[in-house]
Order: sequence, then C-alpha cells, then structure tokens
Amino acid sequence: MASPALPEISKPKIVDGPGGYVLEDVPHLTDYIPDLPTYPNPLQDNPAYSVVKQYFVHVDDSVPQKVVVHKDDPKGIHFRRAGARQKVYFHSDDVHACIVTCGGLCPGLNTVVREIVCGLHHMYGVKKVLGIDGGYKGFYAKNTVYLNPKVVNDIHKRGGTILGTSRGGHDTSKIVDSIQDRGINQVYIIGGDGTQRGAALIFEEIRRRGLKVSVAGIPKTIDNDIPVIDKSFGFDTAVEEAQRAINAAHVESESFENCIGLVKLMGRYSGFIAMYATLASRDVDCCLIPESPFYLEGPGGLFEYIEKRLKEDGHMVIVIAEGAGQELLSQSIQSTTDASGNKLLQDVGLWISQSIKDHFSKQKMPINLKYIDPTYMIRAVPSNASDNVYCTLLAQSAVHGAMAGYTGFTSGLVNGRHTYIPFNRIIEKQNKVVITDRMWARLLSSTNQPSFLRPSTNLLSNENGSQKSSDKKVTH
Ligand SMILES: Nc1ncnc2c1ncn2[C@@H]1O[C@H](COP(=O)(O)OP(=O)(O)OP(=O)(O)O)[C@@H](O)[C@H]1O
Ligand SMILES: O=P(O)(O)OC[C@H]1O[C@](O)(CO)[C@@H](O)[C@@H]1O
Ligand SMILES: [Mg+2]
Repeated sequence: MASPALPEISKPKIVDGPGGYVLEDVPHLTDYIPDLPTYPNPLQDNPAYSVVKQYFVHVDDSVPQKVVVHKDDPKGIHFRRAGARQKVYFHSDDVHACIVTCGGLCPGLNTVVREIVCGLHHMYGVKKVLGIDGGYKGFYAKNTVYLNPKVVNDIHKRGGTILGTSRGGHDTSKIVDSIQDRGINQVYIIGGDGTQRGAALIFEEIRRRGLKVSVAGIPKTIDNDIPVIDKSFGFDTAVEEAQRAINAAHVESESFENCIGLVKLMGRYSGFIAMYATLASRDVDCCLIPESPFYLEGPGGLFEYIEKRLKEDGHMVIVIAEGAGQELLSQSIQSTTDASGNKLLQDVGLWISQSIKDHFSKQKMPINLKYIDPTYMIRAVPSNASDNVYCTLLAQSAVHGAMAGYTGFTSGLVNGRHTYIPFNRIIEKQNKVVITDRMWARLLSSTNQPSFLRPSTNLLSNENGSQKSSDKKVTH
C-alpha cells in the first residue's frame, strides 16, 4: 500500500482517577478546534426515545476492560461508554457523512451500512450520506452514491456490501484531500485490522489539517482478530455457516469405510472460526489452527492419531484453519502478499489431503478422504438475527459518537457494553487464540486430539505472538 509521509501522531488520552482508575479516552474535535458550538441533541424531541428514562449517556460513564477482579485490585483500564449525548457538535443540516467498507467480506456489512444511514436520518435528521464505492481507493478513484433509508431499506438481507470493497489503495493524503474537497465532516469506516490502521492515519491527517471531521471505525472481520472487543460482527454467522460444511464432512465420513472428512475454514493468522466451529459441532475429531503448531509423523503426530481414530471408529472429521501448519508447507515457494500487504497463504487443505493420502498409501492402509473447502461461503452470507442486532447497535453507537464530536475511535463491544475505543488500542496487535487458555483446553477435551506439544515445547514462550497474558481476552 502507498505509505504517504506519516503525519505527527497524537498522544493517547489517558485520564487517571482514584483507586487506580484509568480511562483510555478517545479524541474529541475540541481537542484541536476550541470553542466549537454545541446544539441540543435532536433525540430529546424524538417520541420514540422520550419514553426512555435516562436515554442520554452520562458524560462520565465508562466500561471496565477487566471484569474479573480481586478485592484489592486497582480499578484498571476503562473505555468511554457509547451512546447518545445531551449535546451534539453538529447541526443536522450541516452534516455531510460518508461510509466506506474495506477488506474482505463479512456477514453484516450491509446491516452496518443500513443502520448508519437510518440512524443518521431517523435519529438526527441527517440527509446527506455518501457511499464510497470500492474501499479506500474509492475516495479518489471511483464513483460515489448518495444513500438514504429507501435505498438501504432491504440491504441487510443480502450478503456482501452494496458499496463494494477492496484491498490496497490506501493513500492517506489523497483520501483526506477527497474528504476535504467534498466537504465531508463525518467519516464512517467499516473494516478489519488493516482498515482500522488506515482509519487511524486518516484521523491523524485530518487532525493535522485542523478539519472539523469526525472519524469513526466499525470493526469488521470474520477472523475475530481485532483485540479489545468481545467479538467482531459476522463472526457468529460465519461459525454457524461453517457448521454446514462440518456436517457434510461428518455425513460423508460416516458413510464410507475408513473415511476422513476434511474441512478447511478461513483464519489467516487466528483460528477462532475453526475453534468455535469445532466446539459447536461436537463431530470434529481434530482441529488445527495457526496458533497451535502440529506435526505429522511419529509418536503424538497427526498420522498416528488418524490411524487410531480410523481403527476405533472407522471415520473421523478434521477441521483445519487456512493459516495452520504453513511452516510445514514447502519453503521453496516464494511467499507473496496481497494488495494490502497480507501474506498470501499456500493451500494447506490440499497439502494436508495429499500428505494424508500419501502416508496411508505407503502404510498400505486404504482410506477415503473427502475434502470440503467452503472458504468464501461462510462469509458471503447475510448476517444472522443476533449479528443483525449487534451490527445495528455498533452502527448507532458510531453515529452517536460522531454527532457528539468524538473522533479517532472504533465502536466496540467490551464486556457486553458498547464503548468507544481509541484507534491505538485497536491497531496495536492482533487477537489470537491463546492455547494456554481454558477455551483451547475445552477444545482439546472435546476432540480428544493430541496437543502436538513435544516435551521440549515451552508453553509460555508459545503464548501466541503479540498477546500479553495480562491483557488477553477473558475466556469463560
Ligand atoms: N498499515 C496500514 N496503513 C494504512 N492502510 C492500511 C494498512 N493496512 C491495511 N490498510 C488498508 O486497509 C484496507 C483493508 O486492509 P486489509 O485488506 O488488510 O483488510 P482488513 O481491514 O484487515 O480486513 P480483513 O483482514 O478482515 O479482510 C486496504 O485498503 C489497505 O490498503
Ligand atoms: O481472498 P480474499 O478476499 O483476499 O480474502 C481472504 C481472507 O479474508 C479473510 O476472510 C479475512 O477477511 C481471511 O480469513 C482470508 O484469508
Ligand atoms: Mg485483516
């Protein structure tokens, strides 16, 4: 991707309070544009909301990052609670918003687009909402389309994104030039970790130019690799859809002698989809993810386990995440990247199928192997009911935040509460399955697969890349 001259980075807003209370706050337009006028929130006259006692969020409301605590613990890190504020920093008639979707597809993208448009329109009377076509590059190289509640009315029932999406093409200066030239003052950016990194650069450049423009991110990824938040929208839908492939693999494997049903699922660097799909199904005998290295040959290896399962049961199901075992694949093939700089992976599903077939053919043990690769099918579907509600709340939170003058934030769920999280916390690392956590232990106990840990493996040093144990996600 293009890397324009880096703008000066703003300092994180950390507010300390008594008892070890820390608020990791998000930027506000008034941080760099003093004396901005405020307006009463139009929601106070909205009949739908007037019945709600305390509809407006208290200015001091915050949500703790850690909810399991001991009595002497400091209060710890908090994030600003999302929601409507009594005062807003934009007059409805002056708002010119835009929405862009970037990165891979994810169930619920259209719902988020719909609810930003409808939220702005119905709650705040905002009429000018521009859809940017085809991801970041759409700001400067593509067409735009005006969106209104009528245009987006039915889109949540469709998979994909009506706006189109892309990888690569992030050019901060050109994007901000386009925002400035068009007179846009609220930017809603829906996308994964890469997208949020791009959004952080856009925010910094806007701040550097002193523009009254709020930048709000909505985290999207079926991989669930965005840190801090409970989970990303569309993840549940993707896991549900993956069940269909696993069920098929199970039916196939039960119907043939010595049959292995093998399913490859998405998950480039994080194995959450494979782990949750396995835990949900209960038909899976082995789940392989990028965070848990495995090996094929010898005692404790995959081949030994397959042989045991086939001899005992006559069939088995294996789920493999696309990023698993990449280190075992041929090193001779040069690794390439996509337009966004993400590593393009080799097909571990085909490789492992062939390796298993070759091994058992050498052993003179006849096997059947049915390989199912539902890759894009799990993310090209519309979001399920609960993801739809989740997307609605994320979108509405983003709208409330931007109207209230907050900027440089991602709208995210933390311990079941909607919050505004500063970009620096969202982009500092990737969320990964922690194989020393209870959830992975539950998986191992449900599949009975080997842990593939050689006696020499140091579990602590294997605690998955960038994730510090002190701030890893809580598993239940
Ligand atoms: N470090 C970065 N700085 C600026 N822009 C970036 C950065 N990383 C990615 N982008 C831009 O963000 C957009 C999406 O990035 P990417 O293709 O990595 O997908 P993503 O948002 O991580 O979503 P997912 O991985 O779930 O598909 C691309 O247009 C890319 O150019
Ligand atoms: O082929 P594409 O569209 O680049 O997307 C593939 C990648 O997108 C993801 O679904 C993340 O959005 C990864 O799991 C996968 O590796
Ligand atoms: Mg990504």
